[in-house]
Parts: sequence; structure tokens; C-alpha cells
Amino acid sequence: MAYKVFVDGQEGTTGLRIHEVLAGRPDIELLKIDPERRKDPAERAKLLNAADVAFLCLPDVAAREAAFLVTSERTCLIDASTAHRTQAGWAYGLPELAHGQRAALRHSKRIANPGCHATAFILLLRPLVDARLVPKNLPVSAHSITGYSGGGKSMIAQYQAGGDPKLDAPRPYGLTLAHKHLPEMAAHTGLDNAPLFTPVVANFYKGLAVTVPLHLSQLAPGTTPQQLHAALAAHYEGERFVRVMPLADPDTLAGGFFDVTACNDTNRADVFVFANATQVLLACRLDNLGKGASGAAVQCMNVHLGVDEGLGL
Ligand SMILES: NC(=O)C1=CN([C@@H]2O[C@H](COP(=O)(O)OP(=O)(O)OC[C@H]3O[C@@H](n4cnc5c(N)ncnc54)[C@H](OP(=O)(O)O)[C@@H]3O)[C@@H](O)[C@H]2O)C=CC1
Ligand SMILES: CC(=O)N[C@@H](CCC(=O)OP(=O)(O)O)C(=O)O
Repeated sequence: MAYKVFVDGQEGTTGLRIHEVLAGRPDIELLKIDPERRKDPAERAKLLNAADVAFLCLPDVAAREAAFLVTSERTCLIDASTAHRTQAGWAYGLPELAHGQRAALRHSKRIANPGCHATAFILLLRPLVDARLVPKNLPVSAHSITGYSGGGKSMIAQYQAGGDPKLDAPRPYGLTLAHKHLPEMAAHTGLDNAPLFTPVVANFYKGLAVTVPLHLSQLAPGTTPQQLHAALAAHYEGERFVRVMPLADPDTLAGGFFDVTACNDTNRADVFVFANATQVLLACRLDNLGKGASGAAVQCMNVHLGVDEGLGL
């Protein structure tokens, strides 16, 4: 018998992509809401409670409302929004996070998927904090460059309308230094404090890269770039969707520029360590709509259902 799956927010950027990914799967029956009634809480409640798995691809307020609408014990919610990412009772939807995370996702009926920037940041830092190479109390900075699809339907429309020369150049944002991903970046790395985080959105559709500069003198005494790289490689060994690239990746260095879009149309995240004698630059790239959103959501569903984790991805 097929699993019943409902996407609340089926017309949005993330919801549409999840629909596309699941459409061809014989083990999934997609429940569809009448487009005219897609914001009607009573109609949504009916479908949410009929589903084995319901994806919430909604603004935060509507995602919180959806969680309240669910009364059925069988419905597993997978929330793509920011609403529940540090909330008790919700498992964090990053299977590669740490030992035991897949078991948590398998057993929880409430899964909060990470933000796109947060996914890349946490993939870089968590293994290094766990290995005690990066001290928990280190003040960390992080930068991100992202395609405009990360801003959802309204930002996509703004960029694609054309005619505004201000959108031609990259635009730093998050200038209040209070980006919505900061709480999860601290909570799921084990760092005492959130990073000073500076995202930049630019005029390309999708693709994202987070970079984290580190001074070796601030790390555990004697830490080398080789040790940082080895800790990442050991943590992600055998992972299907996280690839640790060679130390000071020769291909990237030969080209001279970092390709932010090289994971597009995949559910992969690529992890890099660049270094000189005294400094390290960690980098992680992914497709903000793939491992940063719909790919991660489908991967979590697969883990939860106990089917092949890469099905459809
Ligand atoms: N884009 C990305 O890279 C990522 C996005 N996310 C998160 O996923 C969630 C969805 O994002 P995204 O797909 O980009 O957003 P979009 O703006 O593209 O889509 C959101 C959808 O939700 C619908 N919606 C709004 N309110 C309600 C409601 N009360 N009931 C039912 N439907 C409603 C909207 O309707 P309408 O069509 O009328 O606008 C729209 O179709 C957000 O929380 C976002 O933060 C997470 C990771 C990455
Ligand atoms: C370009 C852009 O605006 N990107 C969004 C991130 C989208 C995302 O992954 O985060 P959520 O799941 O938390 O929405 C931002 O920085 O707020």
C-alpha cells in the first residue's frame, strides 16, 4: 500500500519541487488540495490528518498553524520553514548531523528541516566542535552567497521581472545581524554563540556557498588544516549526500574561482578546506532548493519511512 503524502503549500517554490520529485514514485500517493481552498484551514486539516507524511512548505505563521491543525497520531510533519527548528519535540532534519540523528528522524513524528544557509554552516562546524578542534566558545564568522530562489516566490518574481539595475549586482543583507537561521546555527553546532553571519544574494537562480574563515591560532593548540580536513572526512565517510573534497582542492585552485552552483540539481553538499600556514577557509556549497530545501525534506521522509534514503533524489 502506498504512503499518503500531502504538501501544504503545494504551489510554492519548495512545495512544487517536492511534488515533482515524488510524482513518479509508486510507493507514494500524493494527496492534492483544491487550489481554490489551499489556504482554508478546515480543508488543510482534513488532508494533513489523512496523510502519513505532510510537508509544510509555508511561511512560518502558516507552518505553526498547520502543526496545531494536526490531531492524527499517524501524521509525520516535515516542516521546511523556520518555525520549529530549535523547538523541543522536533527532530532536526539533517541526517548527517551526528550519530543517532537518523534514529531520531525515524522515530519522530515532528521533523524540522534546516534552513539552507544553516545546513551548510552546520555541516562544516558540527564535526569540528564534536572533535574539539574548534572550541565551543570560539566567536565564529560566516559568509554566504546565495541565488535568489532562496527568497521564495516574491524574490523570484522581483528578480525575474527585470528592469531594476540594483538587482544586477550582489546584495549583502541580514544587516541587523539577526538572520533567522542564527538560533539553529548555534543550537545544532554546539557552539556557545551564533556566528556573525553575512549573507549575500546575487542575480542567479540557485546555488549557495557558506564560507567560514578561521585563524589556526584561535583553535585548539597545535591544530593543523590536515586535522580539520581529516575530522570532516572521518565524520562524513560513507555519506551519500556529503562529499568532502581533497584538502586545498587542486581542481578549484587551478580554476582560481569557487563554483557556487556545482551542486545544483543534486541533493549533495560539497565540503572544502582551504588553507595557508596560519589560516583556514572552510567552505560548503549546495543547491538551496535541493539539500537546502526540497531534497533534504524528501531525504528525511525516506529516513523516517525506513526506505532507501536516496529514493527519488
Ligand atoms: N526557497 C528556499 O530556498 C527555501 C525555503 N525554505 C522555507 O520553506 C518554506 C516555503 O518556502 P518557499 O517555497 O520558498 O516559499 P514560497 O513563497 O515560494 O511558497 C510558499 C507557499 O505557501 C503558500 N501559503 C501562504 N500562506 C498559506 C496558508 N495560510 N495556507 C496554505 N498555503 C499558504 C503560498 O501561497 P501563494 O501561492 O498564494 O503565495 C505559497 O504558495 C518557507 O518557510 C521558507 O522559509 C526552506 C529552505 C529553503
Ligand atoms: C535569498 C534569501 O532570502 N534566502 C533566505 C533563506 C532561505 C532558506 O533556506 O531559509 P528558510 O528555510 O529559513 O526560509 C534568507 O536568507 O532568509
